[in-house]
Amino acid sequence: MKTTVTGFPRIGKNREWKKALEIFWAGKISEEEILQEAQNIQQQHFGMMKDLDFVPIDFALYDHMLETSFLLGVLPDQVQKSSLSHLGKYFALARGFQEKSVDIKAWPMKKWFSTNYHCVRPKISPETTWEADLFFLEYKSTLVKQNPNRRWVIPGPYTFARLSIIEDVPEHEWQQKLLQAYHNLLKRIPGDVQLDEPALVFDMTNREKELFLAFYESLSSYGERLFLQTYFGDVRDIYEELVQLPVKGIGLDFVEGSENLSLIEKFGFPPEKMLLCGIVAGKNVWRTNYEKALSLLGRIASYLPRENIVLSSACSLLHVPYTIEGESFPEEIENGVCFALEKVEEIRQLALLGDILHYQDHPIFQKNREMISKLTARDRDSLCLQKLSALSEKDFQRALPVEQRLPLQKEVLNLAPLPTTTIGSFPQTPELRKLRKGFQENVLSEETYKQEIKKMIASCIKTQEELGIDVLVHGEYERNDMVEYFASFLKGMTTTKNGWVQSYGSRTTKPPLLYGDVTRVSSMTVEWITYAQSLTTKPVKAILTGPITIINWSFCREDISLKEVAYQIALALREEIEELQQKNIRIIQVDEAALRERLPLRKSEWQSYLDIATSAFRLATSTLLPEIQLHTHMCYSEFKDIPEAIEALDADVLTIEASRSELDVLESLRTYSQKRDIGPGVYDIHSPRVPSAEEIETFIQKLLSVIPVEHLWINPDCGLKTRKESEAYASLQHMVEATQKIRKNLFS
Ligand SMILES: Nc1nc2c(c(=O)[nH]1)N[C@@H](CNc1ccc(C(=O)N[C@@H](CCC(=O)N[C@@H](CCC(=O)N[C@@H](CCC(=O)O)C(=O)O)C(=O)O)C(=O)O)cc1)CN2
Ligand code: MET
Ligand SMILES: [Zn+2]
Repeated sequence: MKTTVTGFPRIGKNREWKKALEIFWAGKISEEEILQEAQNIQQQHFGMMKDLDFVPIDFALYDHMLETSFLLGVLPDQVQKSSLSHLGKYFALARGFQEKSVDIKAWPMKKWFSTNYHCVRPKISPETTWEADLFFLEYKSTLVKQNPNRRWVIPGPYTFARLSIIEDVPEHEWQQKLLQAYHNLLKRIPGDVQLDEPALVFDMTNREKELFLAFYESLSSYGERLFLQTYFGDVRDIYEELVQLPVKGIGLDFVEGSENLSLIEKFGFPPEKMLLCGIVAGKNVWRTNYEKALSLLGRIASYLPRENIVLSSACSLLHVPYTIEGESFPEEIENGVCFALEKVEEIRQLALLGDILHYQDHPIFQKNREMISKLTARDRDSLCLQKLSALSEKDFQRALPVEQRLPLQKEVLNLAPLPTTTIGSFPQTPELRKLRKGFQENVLSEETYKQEIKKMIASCIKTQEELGIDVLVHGEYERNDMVEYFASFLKGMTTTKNGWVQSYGSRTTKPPLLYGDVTRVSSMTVEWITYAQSLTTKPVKAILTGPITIINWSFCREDISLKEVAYQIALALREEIEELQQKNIRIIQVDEAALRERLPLRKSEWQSYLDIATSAFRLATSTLLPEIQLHTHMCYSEFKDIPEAIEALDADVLTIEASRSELDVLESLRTYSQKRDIGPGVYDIHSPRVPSAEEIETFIQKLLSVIPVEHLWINPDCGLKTRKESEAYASLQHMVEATQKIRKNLFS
């Protein structure tokens, strides 16, 4: 059997691409140099995939949706006509651009299905030029020249349309133009092309099915070189039509796609087509169980000739780090972890075993069985299990309802109307990162490290007071990341040294591994937050990361239920929250940034997930006294379709991302804000662009047309950690100015 992977990481084994991008943006290297670096990285990737029969070319300078927009000509007139260079335009749409006469807002981002990767959302509008930017075709062609067994990877038209924002263009018009753009592009790309269509794993209506089929029937003249790739689930709504489409091959996910095997067994698979058979997980890092994988493969192989089966990863390996080389894991999971390079090796081994009749006797198979049996025989923490089984309904409910809590809180806090706050983190400067590195590498003593962090906290408090912000934060300087930091204190979780995964653009995280029963061993945030509160009479809000976010931004064990893991974390957080409460902290924020992200793609699975997610949140927070204010923060969250779940969190104040997305998000929060407080972000922190006070004022006015003034908070749309200090302070200053102006108009 032949081998490939669906996609590969892009950030560089040692984050070379991240670093190159950042020095390019700082103006320290030229366009030629950054493009040369792209080629170098791609060559390194070919080297890492050299043992595979076919390799994907899915590199993107910033994001694959954005890159495809340039290839298709889905570009706003303003940008295309600007005097910026090709790369200048590209990064302007990625990050925003502001200079004298040109002011380009970044396109919004959206979570790529249920992952922590953010893709750019292209905008299709009457201003779209539909003129492809061939520069990007050329740069990509230079990447692929040297490799004959490669296929280009781009999002297919159905998924592209589904993730785009389409404004004021009649349906038939954008559909026809988009299709024409794909025609033009496919004509220009030589050789095989993989069209990624993960949107097929959502529930599909008949109209959506028709649209999808019409797209592909129209592309039939390229069918000989097209692979239609799906992942993140199964294709139950479209399988029969899908496999009959005029394409060379189809990619299916057999890890998350629970129904894909039975679809093949029920409807067969056209034997003349290739099946890209995703059997090694791409979203998780646990070693593949060869016995299970090979038995699945055996069942598939009775439907089509072996030479048409290409073993692959279930989805792109973009979502896992490069390699476990140089890492050390706790004994329980030693030998149980595979990152991208190890997964490539797994795929090769499975292909080898898959071609042997008595694979059970092969040493590779036996070694795998041994490692898997060790991985599945993990010890349980009996105390933790006892606590879980002792839970009752009252553990999930605060003492008073929100209508009675908010007035009590307002009395204690005595805040101005339209209170201003931030989401938690302040800029993480190069000096701070150096400091942390010094501490980790034992160059700095714990005492010096803590002193330095406290200096930063003190200066952060002072800055916020000077800016006139009402509810302060300590700045999260002690945290490298909002999940990794907590993981480093929790038993049952472990962190990696170099396990970087791209989150968006040049931004990366090191997802921890959640492998055992989780318990709190010591307090995690109390020292920093109480120190910050000791410096000011204004309330300092304590910030913690919630259970679902800890889970979704980690590589989570799969041997126990989501509910059990979530409740374990909730209990650990609850201990922390109780301690903060005892130390007279008056506001506590539990971030559930990933609540929406983890929502299952199929609606039939929503309710049971949301019950778990919201119960875990309440379990963590229910012992708060009524007068202690509970905040939660979420980003990239389209709440329109899950209003009951947001309500079920029973938070007092909700701060959300809203500034890049349009006002329909707010409309959906009209009901929520009748009873609870809400702070829809008034500007976009993911862009270095500094919004003017007038711009923010206008946005707040819009908010006031939907949200009662007594329930509205004013804040940025997410944490400030990725911004430079100058950008963050200038924006906050404008935010406070705008608020003060509105207060004056309303109340004097
Ligand atoms: N896990 C997670 N997911 C999330 C978010 C989040 O905050 N966390 N936010 C949303 C948006 N995503 C984001 C993801 C990452 C970053 C981010 O800022 N990442 C940093 C890395 C953060 C980090 O862990 N930094 C470490 C390590 C820093 C480092 O690179 N150190 C240098 C040395 C330092 C130096 O000399 O400058 C090195 O090891 O080479 C630290 O600060 O300690 C980056 O890519 O630059 C921001 C937003 C959604 N998903
Ligand atoms: N408290 C966190 C911060 O301010 C929340 C971020 S959500 C991605 O960075
Ligand atoms: Zn956020």
